[in-house]
Amino acid sequence: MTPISLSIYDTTLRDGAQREGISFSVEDKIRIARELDRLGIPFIEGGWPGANPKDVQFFWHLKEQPLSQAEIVAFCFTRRPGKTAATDPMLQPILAAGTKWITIVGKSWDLHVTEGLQTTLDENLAMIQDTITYLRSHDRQVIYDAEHWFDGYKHNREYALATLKSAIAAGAEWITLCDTNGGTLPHEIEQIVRDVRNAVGDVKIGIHPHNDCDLAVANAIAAVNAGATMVQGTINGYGERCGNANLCSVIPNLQLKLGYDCLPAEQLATLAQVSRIVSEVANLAPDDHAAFVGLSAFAHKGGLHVSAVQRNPITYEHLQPELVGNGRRIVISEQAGISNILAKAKSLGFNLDRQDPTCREILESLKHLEQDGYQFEAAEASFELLIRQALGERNAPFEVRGFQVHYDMMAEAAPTHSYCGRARSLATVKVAIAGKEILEAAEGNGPVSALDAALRKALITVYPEIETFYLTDYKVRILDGAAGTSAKTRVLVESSNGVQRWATVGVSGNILEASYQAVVESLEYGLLLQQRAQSPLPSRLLA
Ligand SMILES: CC(=O)SCCNC(=O)CCNC(=O)[C@H](O)C(C)(C)COP(=O)(O)OP(=O)(O)OC[C@H]1O[C@@H](n2cnc3c(N)ncnc32)[C@H](O)[C@@H]1OP(=O)(O)O
Ligand SMILES: CC(=O)C(=O)O
Repeated sequence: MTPISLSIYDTTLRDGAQREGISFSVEDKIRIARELDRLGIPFIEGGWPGANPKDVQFFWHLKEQPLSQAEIVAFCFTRRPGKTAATDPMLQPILAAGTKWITIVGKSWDLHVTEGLQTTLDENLAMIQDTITYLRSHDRQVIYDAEHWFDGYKHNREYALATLKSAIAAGAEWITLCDTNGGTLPHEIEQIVRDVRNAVGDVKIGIHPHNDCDLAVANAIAAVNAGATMVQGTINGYGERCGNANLCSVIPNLQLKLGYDCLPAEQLATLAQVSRIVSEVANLAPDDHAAFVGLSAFAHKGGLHVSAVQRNPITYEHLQPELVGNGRRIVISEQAGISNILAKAKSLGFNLDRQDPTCREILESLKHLEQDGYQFEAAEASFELLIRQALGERNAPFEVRGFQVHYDMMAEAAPTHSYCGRARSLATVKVAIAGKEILEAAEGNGPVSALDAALRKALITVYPEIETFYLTDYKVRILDGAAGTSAKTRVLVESSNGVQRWATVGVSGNILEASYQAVVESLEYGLLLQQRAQSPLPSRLLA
């Protein structure tokens, strides 16, 4: 049987942009539109031309340089009460955007008509019909978004259906039922979509669920079960309030679990990448625990899980991660067993034998270090150095023979007569490279930056590649806050060389010492990556 095709409609650039904290530039919108186009999304709602200058520019740009396969859709509400569509200035930029498809949102709930629009129920029907008829007369294809459909239907079924019939009579090609307030439950969605299908006959139905009850994905699926063939949602579920239906979950559920056809399989295999790009462009931290596409979606931490997954992945995985562009990860922590160590070592290029006592030694030292406050889950570079140490494969490129840090804090008068601190730090380090000692000093805004600068200065003449290393994140966590200022501190440092990223960890009762450990390991690991790029295989070669 040929699978039923569903039309996926992405509204990341419109409803997604209504999420608090998101502000896309025109360039951001273009970048996301092109990613969605490559992903194979057939409808991309680009925004509301005329509502703001950015959206006008965005549509203008895409008119000049169109997408390769997706339809870009302009969004707008119905004409204002008491006007005609032809004379409502709001519709002119919509036509000027030059899209083949336009989505018009209109009122379904009588309360919104009388209280929100402050007009009559008949005038709202006329607004819907007139707006769509006008756009059709300009050769546009129309998707009608029935705002507050489910609430409207529950309050006044007859009127709600009359709004849909106006849209259909005017020539709307799709009727999208919106759960605008996100309060409807899946069994209600399913029932109401079936009712609508019976009431309006052979028109294509879409669903636009919001996530206020954390049910938007379930509601999208319920609507499809009842016959909807378009799903509107956003990448990562971004959207007004609690968001929209997350397409990164909707699509794999519909396609891989229920057998619908949403995207070509090769494009579905880029979904995780698109999710990460969109979060990057939105400047929001990716949700590592997101279903299907999150970094942890196929991460295995418990020793029992890892042991079983190594034997057969389906023991702890509901689907093959690669189908959605994700990958299996083995997490290293105190919850680990030998299987975690073997799997991790293998991914680093070391083929260890389960019976090798070194494996048990690595596991024991891991558990002791975690007991002391280290955490290797997010500091895989430090864990690799630990494995190398245990295997006698850690050839440290330098040795720190000592360091000192001076910290000066001077109060100075600010123009406002309040006082602000002016702090500078000076660090000196002594390192040895191949037996030769180097002494260097550097200043920094704080003690850690001074130490980092002094270390780099000492190493750079021998290892010029250090110039390309930079810190991308520096996180400090107090482990036993009750101990006050003597508390133990964990420092996590993330670094990059512009191509790769790595993370290292340090723990100490002294924040400077913890930072020192993490920074030194970070430099050592960066140099190791460089060396590996030149000669990729470790000396204990993979069999
Ligand atoms: C459910 C949804 O998410 S729909 C999309 C919502 N998205 C947005 O609102 C983001 C973009 N919006 C905007 O930039 C602005 O709100 C604009 C340009 C659309 C309108 O701005 P303004 O003219 O200043 O009006 P305002 O933002 O206060 O909106 C209320 C007006 O819209 C009217 N309105 C609301 N819904 C509709 C509708 N479906 N059809 C016609 N008019 C409507 C209201 O009656 C009110 O009109 P009035 O000012 O004549 O009383
Ligand atoms: C159209 C829309 O965004 C809504 O009703 O939620």
